[in-house]
Amino acid sequence: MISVACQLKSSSGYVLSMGAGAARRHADESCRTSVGSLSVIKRPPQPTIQTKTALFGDVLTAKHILTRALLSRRYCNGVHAESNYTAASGAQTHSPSPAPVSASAHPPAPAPAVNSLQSATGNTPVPNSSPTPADRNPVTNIKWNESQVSRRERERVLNQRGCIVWLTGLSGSGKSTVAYALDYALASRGKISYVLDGDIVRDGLNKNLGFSREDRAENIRRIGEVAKLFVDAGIITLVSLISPYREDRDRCRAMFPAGDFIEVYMKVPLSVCERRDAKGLYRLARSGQLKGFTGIDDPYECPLTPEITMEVRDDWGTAILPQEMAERVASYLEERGFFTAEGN
Ligand SMILES: Nc1ncnc2c1ncn2[C@@H]1O[C@H](COP(=O)(O)OS(=O)(=O)O)[C@@H](OP(=O)(O)O)[C@H]1O
Ligand SMILES: Nc1ncnc2c1ncn2[C@@H]1O[C@H](COP(=O)(O)OP(=O)(O)O)[C@@H](O)[C@H]1O
Repeated sequence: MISVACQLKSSSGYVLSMGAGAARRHADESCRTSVGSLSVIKRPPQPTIQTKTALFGDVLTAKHILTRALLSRRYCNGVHAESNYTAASGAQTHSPSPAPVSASAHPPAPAPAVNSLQSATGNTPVPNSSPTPADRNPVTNIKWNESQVSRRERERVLNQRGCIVWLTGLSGSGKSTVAYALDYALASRGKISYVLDGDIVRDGLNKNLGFSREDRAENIRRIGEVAKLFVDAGIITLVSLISPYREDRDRCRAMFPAGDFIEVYMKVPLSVCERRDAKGLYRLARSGQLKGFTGIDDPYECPLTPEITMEVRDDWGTAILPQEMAERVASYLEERGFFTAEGN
């Protein structure tokens, strides 16, 4: 694999000293070689994956490669002097014969606060929303490393805007069904989403949590934090959780810019959910074998001003299918510009 930093080490300003055309050709070659090593490109035809591959190909233009080269060069004075920045993986790899590194080498200088990819592309720089090194937590001494790829850059790659669709409602109200129908509807439009479902997350990340007030709050807090990372990655993140307490939901809402948190209230009467009883839990709760079940002997606080309210029947009394509910949310997202990188 050709490494951009290798080319730079041969003489300072090597790439810059080339004519623009030569530099572009040179970078294009690096790009092609590096991108060609990505296994995803070799996959058999899959419409969505192919679209994404093409997008990645577009994004890794010569300008971007050059920008990365410049950033790598910046680091050549410190501990990264012997590191090669591989354009395709973005990973740091060590060269076979590393240059001597000072024992007191410090981490590389912080990346510029304004995303350099955007500067290089001539677009208006957008501040990277990631915390800067100044955000070191004085208590835990944990410090964030700052990505050189901002949320905006990722959104350009995906041609969409990240956001969170938060489905809340009683057990059996259709949260998971609608979330997965929406996931499918979005994929059909070439948009990347991901479902964070209560049952699934509780089977892994949150398997140590039960259904006490505190555990539900912690469940929601963690999923909110995970969702925040997904949104930062540009993904349309679909959360399906009972999330029965307004305070917990609103705390998550407050973690996102206005407009990026879309609360969908599954306004399905308890009687309907209980009649569905897809998991048999209402029956257990009614018989007293399951304690603290939401809607039976545990509270559910409905949203006061949700962005979207889903009811089981429309104004004419016709039952609404989950796919129709999903389409309604998809239309909402499209109208608000989440299906393009630039938005409305
Ligand atoms: N006591 C009690 N109350 C409510 N729900 C219970 C309970 N015990 C188990 N389950 C099952 O757990 C699923 C809800 O998990 P959530 O993570 O969405 O709950 S919460 O948001 O933390 O309240 C929920 O899934 P859904 O039916 O999909 O909502 C139930 O299957
Ligand atoms: N719009 C709908 N109309 C009729 N039945 C539905 C609808 N949405 C979901 N269901 C059914 O209701 C049951 C519970 O749905 P589910 O998505 O598991 O709810 P939740 O995730 O809120 O617990 C399932 O059997 C599902 O097929």
